[in-house]
Amino acid sequence: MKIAIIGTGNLGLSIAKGVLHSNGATNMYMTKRNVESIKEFESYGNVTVTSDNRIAVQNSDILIFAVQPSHFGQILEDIKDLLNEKHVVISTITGFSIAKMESIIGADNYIVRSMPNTAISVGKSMTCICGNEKGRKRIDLTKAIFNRMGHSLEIPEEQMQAATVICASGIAFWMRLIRATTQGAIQLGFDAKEAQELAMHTCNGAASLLIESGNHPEEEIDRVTTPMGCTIKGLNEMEHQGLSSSLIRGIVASFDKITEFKTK
Ligand SMILES: NC(=O)C1=CN([C@@H]2O[C@H](COP(=O)(O)OP(=O)(O)OC[C@H]3O[C@@H](n4cnc5c(N)ncnc54)[C@H](OP(=O)(O)O)[C@@H]3O)[C@@H](O)[C@H]2O)C=CC1
Ligand SMILES: O=C(O)[C@@H]1CCC=N1
Repeated sequence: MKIAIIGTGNLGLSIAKGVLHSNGATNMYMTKRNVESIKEFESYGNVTVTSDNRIAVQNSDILIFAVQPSHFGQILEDIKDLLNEKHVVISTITGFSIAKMESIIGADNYIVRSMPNTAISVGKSMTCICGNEKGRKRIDLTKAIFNRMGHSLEIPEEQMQAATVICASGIAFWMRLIRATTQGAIQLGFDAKEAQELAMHTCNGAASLLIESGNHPEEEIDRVTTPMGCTIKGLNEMEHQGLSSSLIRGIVASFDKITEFKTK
């Protein structure tokens, strides 16, 4: 598998690390305009770092674009003449539709949109994917690539905006919840390092419980909330303070922000 990461920034670097940790590529190109910050990756024998997207495209089959939305159109223009039957064009670009991509490079390309998150660097991404008519013939290949770095789900393109919020921005939402729990633990007497250790492993346990059991969260909550106990006291106080409502409102606000920059 010859992979190019076009735009090796926050997400692109996480994907590159995930590819390396999962041995997902025989050869990988990593590009950005200023390559200084990723030069170290050339120490991996099968990695080439370059600022030249065209060279990366010519020498790769799987093209994963992870640039900012405002840069993507021009980058596609710059490389479109190089695209051929061997290429799968995978975009992680928020709010950049398949139709918009087709208007630049044409519909006769294998186009896939993928929405991973930064946990991909440790093989734990939740990645949502969709494709154009030709791209749907490469969905299984795309799932195989991202399943080496976590879990993937094919969804209709109409749901990609919501998937961005839940799965990609979602990493930041869950990190804030872990941080808040950590701050609670510090208030109760743990030092910061231990407090975070308690918070993140408990979070990992809760998620693993649901993934392994297939149970509903409230089913698991009922197993913890002893009648008249401390858990239900805390849980109800959090809801009196608007915990669930504030999370839902934040998720919707995040979704609306994408709508805002999509229409620009
Ligand atoms: N961060 C996340 O968790 C997620 C991000 N996304 C999406 O991924 C995309 C990237 O986001 P993020 O990683 O946060 O942004 P960053 O700004 O961190 O990364 C974008 C990278 O693109 C590079 N770049 C800019 N222009 C070019 C160019 N012409 N050729 C090659 N590389 C270029 C920049 O480096 P330089 O300036 O050196 O060129 C930069 O490192 C966005 O569209 C975002 O919506 C999707 C899911 C999750
Ligand atoms: O915040 C953003 O716009 C990008 C998309 C999801 C995560 N980062």
